[in-house]
Amino acid sequence: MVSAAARKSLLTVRVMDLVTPTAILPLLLGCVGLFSFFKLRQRERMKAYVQDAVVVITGATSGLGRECAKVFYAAGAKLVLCGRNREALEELTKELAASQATKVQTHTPHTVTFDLADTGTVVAAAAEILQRFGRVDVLINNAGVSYRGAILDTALDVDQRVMQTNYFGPVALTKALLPSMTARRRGHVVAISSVQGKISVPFRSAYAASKHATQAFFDCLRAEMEQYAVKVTVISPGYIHTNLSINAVTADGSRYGVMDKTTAQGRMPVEVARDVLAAVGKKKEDVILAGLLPSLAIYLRTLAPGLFFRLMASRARKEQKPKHS
Ligand SMILES: NC(=O)C1=CN([C@@H]2O[C@H](COP(=O)(O)OP(=O)(O)OC[C@H]3O[C@@H](n4cnc5c(N)ncnc54)[C@H](OP(=O)(O)O)[C@@H]3O)[C@@H](O)[C@H]2O)C=CC1
Ligand SMILES: CCCCCCCCCCCCCCCC(=O)OCC(=O)COP(=O)(O)O
Repeated sequence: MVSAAARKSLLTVRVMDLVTPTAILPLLLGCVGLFSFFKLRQRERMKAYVQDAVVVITGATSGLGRECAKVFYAAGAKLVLCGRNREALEELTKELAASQATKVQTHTPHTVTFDLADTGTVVAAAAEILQRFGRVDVLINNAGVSYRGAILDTALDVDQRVMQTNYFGPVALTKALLPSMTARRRGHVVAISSVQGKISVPFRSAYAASKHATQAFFDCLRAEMEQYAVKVTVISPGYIHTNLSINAVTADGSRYGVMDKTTAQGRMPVEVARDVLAAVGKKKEDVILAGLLPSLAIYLRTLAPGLFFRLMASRARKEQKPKHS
């Protein structure tokens, strides 16, 4: 004698036997199809966003900025390449023109030279860009300088120089271009910050301070620009294999001139540039492009600040320059 409950469960098993193999495959295929469709649509939208867009890149003469120039050029952007070194910008322009043709229509870049530490030249450069193109679709504030030194040894004018290049310069350029964006209710401002905009490590005071200020300013800007449909993206990379450490300023204002091991072992700038293009295309708000340890350090700073500070103090003791040991 089979009970009613047993009969019911037997029936359920038989029905499941029939339904499972026949329904799961189409369901799975449907999901994959839907996922592929959305991915494809997102890629098309990303392409359209950059194609023919006027994209201003600061610090295009070297490292990440140079690679950003290459990936945005290949994506069909109308580039405005900025830096202090005119020859380096012209050389890059030639290199881009000679690069292999992509499927999209490319445009000959325009170059503008100015020093971010000289606000007058920054404002003049913004006016020149607007006069020539009438608009800026994407501004990538990439240029920057790092620093190595102990606070006790560092002259105030070194702090001011780093702050001027990494913070006040980009702020001045952004402010000069912003009204043209709000008027069109269109535009995108990108700030290349650093993991050091989220955590501070010893002997990087001026650099970390400038990047924390960058994060704060552009976070405020994002909120204020929402009503004008102007997007703001802050990107915080970890170490990248560039000339950043070589070009860093030291406590007395001289050039550090050394390729640090951490920099040499950093990510390839072309990979980071591709991530920057993707972040812009996806209109991301805040992106951390770093490995596990720096990412964990960011969480540790928020969740267990005491422990983080002890770790940094121990690091400072170990790295202490002989002068103050
Ligand atoms: N490399 C790394 O490990 C990391 C870098 N970053 C950030 O990435 C950005 C790019 O740096 P990266 O490519 O690594 O370093 P590089 O030293 O290779 O490039 C720095 C660029 O900034 C420009 N620049 C520096 N000072 C000025 C100035 N006063 N006025 C105008 N342009 C200036 C330089 O142009 P020129 O000297 O020719 O005028 C150069 O093109 C920086 O903001 C940096 O903080 C963030 C995280 C990690
Ligand atoms: C739960 C376990 C957590 C373990 C956390 C341990 C803390 C380890 C400290 C890691 C510090 C990472 C610093 C990363 C710095 C960085 O990526 O900076 C990027 C730059 O901008 C590089 O500039 P620089 O001039 O300093 O070369």
